[in-house]
Amino acid sequence: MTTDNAIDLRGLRKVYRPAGGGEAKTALHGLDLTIPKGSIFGLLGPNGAGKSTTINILAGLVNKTAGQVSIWGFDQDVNPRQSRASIGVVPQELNIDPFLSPGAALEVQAGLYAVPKSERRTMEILAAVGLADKAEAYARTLSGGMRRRLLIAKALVHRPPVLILDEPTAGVDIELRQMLWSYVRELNAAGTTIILTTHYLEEAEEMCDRIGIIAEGRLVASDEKSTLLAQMDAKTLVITPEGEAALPDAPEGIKVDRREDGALAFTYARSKVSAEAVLDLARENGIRIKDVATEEAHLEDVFVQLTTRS
Ligand SMILES: Nc1ncnc2c1ncn2[C@@H]1O[C@H](COP(=O)(O)OP(=O)(O)OP(=O)(O)O)[C@@H](O)[C@H]1O
Repeated sequence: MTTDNAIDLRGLRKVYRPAGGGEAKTALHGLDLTIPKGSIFGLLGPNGAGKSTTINILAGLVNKTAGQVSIWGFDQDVNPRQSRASIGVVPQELNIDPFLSPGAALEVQAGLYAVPKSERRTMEILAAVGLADKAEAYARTLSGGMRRRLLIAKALVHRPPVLILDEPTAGVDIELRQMLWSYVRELNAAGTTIILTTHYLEEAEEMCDRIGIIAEGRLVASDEKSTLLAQMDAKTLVITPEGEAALPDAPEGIKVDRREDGALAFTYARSKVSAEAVLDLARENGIRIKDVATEEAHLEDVFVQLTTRS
């Protein structure tokens, strides 16, 4: 089957039903999501939005309640083996087997994916993640950063065309982060589609070419980064005027509202309008500035905005 999408999710639903018969929890409400081949896709969302659920369904660790999951053109229900073989997942937790050296861990993983001995490339992968000299090391001697790299190596043994990294830089120092990202970029340049979840907007901004936002189990946005960031860079400059001030006619690109306390709120796109232009507008309209404050848009605000709009 050929398709331009690495991932295709249609009407994906997940309802968690506690074993004891407690209240059922709907984590995904019919999610539709496509991720084009070759992209570095950032899956963002507030806590509890459903990111882990989505990734765990892709990884085959959680069973969906309803919907279609297609990975690299393979329907998870029709071709479970091929769809699983098309994806590698780097989990959030730094769990590694304490009794296996990195080399042995990769061999075991290759065995799990039925990679024939002649096609294994344990040393090549270890070298790629900077662990060549640790191939025979005791697992317990590996630092946190080395463990993270070992987990990436494990996710790559079966050469999956899609690699998912779940919160890869949580608790990771800057140096490792840089190394991780440059390696992820290399993989992507060599053709691997990358999907990552992160809580850090700056990280998504730096790394991803496309971004999907999930809120409360629904996709509220999925677009090219540049398109989304244009919405995300709304900034508000709040001017408290000296005495009474009329609401000025705002030029295109600036929106003016009067707050309850009499302050004037100028909302604009930071990438297009300068704060200077906003202050000029106030002065031109004879507004004498008693106090001024700025309010940045947070990803959280964008979620709210997008959720209420949809
Ligand atoms: N095993 C489970 N049983 C019951 N409810 C669950 C289970 N796993 C997740 N949930 C619930 O499903 C919803 C989505 O959770 P999920 O972990 O997918 O969100 P998330 O976006 O990954 O959040 P975070 O950023 O905190 O990891 C949450 O309300 C969560 O409490």
